[in-house]
Amino acid sequence: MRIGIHTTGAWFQGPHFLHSSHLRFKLQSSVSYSKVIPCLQDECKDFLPWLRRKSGTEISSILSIGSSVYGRSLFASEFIQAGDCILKVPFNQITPDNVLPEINSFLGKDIGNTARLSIVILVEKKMGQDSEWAPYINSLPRVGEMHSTIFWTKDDLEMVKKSAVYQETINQQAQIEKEYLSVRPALDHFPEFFEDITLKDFMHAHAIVGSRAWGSSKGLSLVPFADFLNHDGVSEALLLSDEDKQTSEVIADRDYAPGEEVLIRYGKFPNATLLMDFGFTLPYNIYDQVQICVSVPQGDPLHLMKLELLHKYCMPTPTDGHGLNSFNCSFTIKEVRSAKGKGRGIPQSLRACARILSATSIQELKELVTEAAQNDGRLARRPLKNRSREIEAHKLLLLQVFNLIQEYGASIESLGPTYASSVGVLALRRKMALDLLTGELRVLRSASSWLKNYCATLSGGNNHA
Ligand SMILES: C[S@@+](CC[C@H](N)C(=O)[O-])C[C@H]1O[C@@H](n2cnc3c(N)ncnc32)[C@H](O)[C@@H]1O
Repeated sequence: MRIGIHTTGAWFQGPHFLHSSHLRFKLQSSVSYSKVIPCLQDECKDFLPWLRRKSGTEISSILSIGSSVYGRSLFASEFIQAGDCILKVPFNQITPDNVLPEINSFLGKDIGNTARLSIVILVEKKMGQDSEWAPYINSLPRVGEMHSTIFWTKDDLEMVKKSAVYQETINQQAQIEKEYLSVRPALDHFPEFFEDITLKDFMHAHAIVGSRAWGSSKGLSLVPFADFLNHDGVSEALLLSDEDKQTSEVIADRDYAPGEEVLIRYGKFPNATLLMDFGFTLPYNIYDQVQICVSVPQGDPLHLMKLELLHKYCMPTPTDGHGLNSFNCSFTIKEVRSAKGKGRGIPQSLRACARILSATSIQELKELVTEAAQNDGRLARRPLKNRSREIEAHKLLLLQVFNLIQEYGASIESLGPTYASSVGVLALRRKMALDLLTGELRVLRSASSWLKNYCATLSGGNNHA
């Protein structure tokens, strides 16, 4: 997995950095400097020596554990130059294979890696100070500190009802509950570990895996220390995992002064993913995206023929599970960077779908089938020869986007009066809901501008890409 590095400079701003009891924790470096690394937890100073002993391999780092506005974080503990390896840790540290063999023998083969790793966390937690991973397990966030949408109340979720996050969270909650019910009989054999474990505990462990584990040769791995790095979506620096050497490395993409916070990029994630999997959002996320649902209206005189064609030729897998009698597909659109450019961000498959949906005669649909056969076999991927029909198809999309823009606008507005005076957790979640909705609205507006420009260009008689 590759992730990037960046700094926010938050180190110089956050109020807790002025705390007098901050520890300075410097690793493998003889360079001295005057800044104090803001570490609020006493155990920080023992963490890396412990991890080195525990893993039996060298862990090299010129990063120090501290605290930032994002929680625990890593900071440059000496001058760093772009290209320096700033962290090298053994990977595959805590994996699904760590499930105790006696527990494993009761788990079905269909139990996935996330559930297995969650069970490992629950056991280690239960063991308390006897756990060989205690310093790490104790550092993991507690239930009230996690804000992934699976922990949101029904009222909280209402704030993001317009976004796909709403339904996906409900599906995710149901999925975790299903997993819990399928592992519960196995857990019941080990009351010493799981007697008082509830769905809520399982969900918590599940969320820890979702927000901290990396994909690895073992399926998933928790990599203590590397997982203290926070995320910056625009960072280009990467973390590389070397399967041969069994190490994960972070390479700096720029220079750092001592004390600067080092951020990496977890992935090119939209706020929807950051919110559901990690429990945070970015105020401006270049990877934001929106789901657009498309269906064939029941009243359409060509309903059946369109359904047949859509099922036969096109589109992502239908999302409604109602078989051939309906077509209900979800398409992901991304921000279209330029209203006059190529329109990258609006999938060709969605535009093809719009061409089929807007057809008004059997003849038109037959011509599309013939054209597909004469070309690459894909239906309606080329602009319709009849310009006004091509414009109509895109106006259909434009109307849908326009309606969504109105609905998002109303949702955002409703977050004002209803939630403006909220404090604590609700205020935080409201802010995240706003980040999510405004990002998705921005994507919709960009799509709208592009579609308008496309239609205007065609109306003006110019050829458009
Ligand atoms: C892999 S952990 C990073 C270390 C974490 N801060 C800690 O205290 O252990 C991922 C979690 O850090 C927090 N986080 C990471 N990047 C963030 C960001 N850019 N903004 C807000 N929170 C962030 C979120 O709580 C996320 O679930």
